[in-house]
Amino acid sequence: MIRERVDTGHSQYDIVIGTGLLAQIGQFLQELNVKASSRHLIITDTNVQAAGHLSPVLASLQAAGYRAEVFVIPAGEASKRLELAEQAFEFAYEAGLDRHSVVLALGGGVVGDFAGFVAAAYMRGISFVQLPTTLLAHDSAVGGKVAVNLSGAKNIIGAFHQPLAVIYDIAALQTLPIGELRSGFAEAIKHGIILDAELFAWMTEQTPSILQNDPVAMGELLARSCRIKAGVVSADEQERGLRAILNFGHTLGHAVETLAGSGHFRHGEAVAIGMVAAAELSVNLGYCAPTAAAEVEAMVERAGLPTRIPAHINTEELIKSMQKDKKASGGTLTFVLLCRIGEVEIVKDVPPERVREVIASRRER
Ligand SMILES: NC(=O)c1ccc[n+]([C@@H]2O[C@H](COP(=O)([O-])OP(=O)(O)OC[C@H]3O[C@@H](n4cnc5c(N)ncnc54)[C@H](O)[C@@H]3O)[C@@H](O)[C@H]2O)c1
Ligand SMILES: O=C(O)C(=O)C[C@@H](O)[C@H](O)[C@H](O)COP(=O)(O)O
Ligand SMILES: [Zn+2]
Repeated sequence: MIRERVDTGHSQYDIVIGTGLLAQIGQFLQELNVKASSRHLIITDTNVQAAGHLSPVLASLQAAGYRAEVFVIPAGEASKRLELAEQAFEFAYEAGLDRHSVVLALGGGVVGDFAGFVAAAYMRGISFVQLPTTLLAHDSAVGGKVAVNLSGAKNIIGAFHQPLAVIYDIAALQTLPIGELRSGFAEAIKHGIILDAELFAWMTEQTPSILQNDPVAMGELLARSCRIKAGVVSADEQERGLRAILNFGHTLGHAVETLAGSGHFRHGEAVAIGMVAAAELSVNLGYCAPTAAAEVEAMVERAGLPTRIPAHINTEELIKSMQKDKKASGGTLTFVLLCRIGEVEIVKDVPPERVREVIASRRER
């Protein structure tokens, strides 16, 4: 079992990574002093339930004397919306959840963001525990960004609400489809690019083992990638400065994800396109050598992720969407640019013309 600590100053918690942990959730809750006298709520999605990951959690809670209700959301990004959150609030209230209740987010980033948002708002905030079941969720489960979407924009309605713990059962990843594995790999690649050239080199070598879902490679990948995320969040919980580097690839990535249309790109796929474009922009603006951008593109291709922007997405719509990004102010464009593998810089006021050039160059051929 591996433990990493997040310490933001006012919030401290552990990320526990191991095998078979979903069957031990009851004991973890006891260690966290979660009260058995209150009712608790598991939020999961239809695929995670069908893959068999809910049953061990329920059995473990029951064995430890906990009573939990289950709220199942449809799998997919479309579930990150306010109307569904309202249904979850009603469900929680009817089930009698109180301020000592805990929400258990069992699933990938969609469940984590949604359930965390429900926990952040219910009775002005109750505790929640992240039980990640995707590779991508090494990123989403750590750091307390919880949110739902507006129809045309990602994560606009949300909060910073740190979990009580992140309990990561590597065995749960065994049922993950390859496309989801690749998508999650994109965020790990991002962590290497922004802060850890050695991790990036290791991922380059280990790509086949990672894509074969080898538990040893996966354990190391999760531990190293979570350590990077935990370090950044501990230093700057509310994105006053440094934390924005975690958004590398997301300025264009979020715009592409939203404008491509529902279900077209997974989050990590859109981020992959965004990372390659941000690297090209960095070369054009003189921030890095062409070899560094070529390394980013080669890694993204090795992971089997997309690198190009589909023809049906309009350039001006992309620019408009990026001007309303959470990192932007006053309608200007902010990008996280590459200096070299392992080092990035947050750059404000990037001229839209230079971004249009890169969009044109990164179009699907
Ligand atoms: N809060 C953050 O800091 C943060 C960071 C990165 C991404 N995100 C968000 O995370 C979301 C993407 O997360 P994701 O890629 O995990 O998506 P997801 O939660 O939709 O999971 C991907 C798919 O895999 C299925 N699934 C999950 N676990 C499974 C398992 N073990 N076996 C089989 N199927 C399983 C899900 O039902 C879904 O169909 C996006 O909404 C993104 O914006 C948030
Ligand atoms: O934790 C962060 O900070 C991140 O930026 C991680 C991103 O991978 C993630 O997609 C996050 O949800 C994006 O945040 P947003 O504030 O741009 O919505
Ligand atoms: Zn992301």
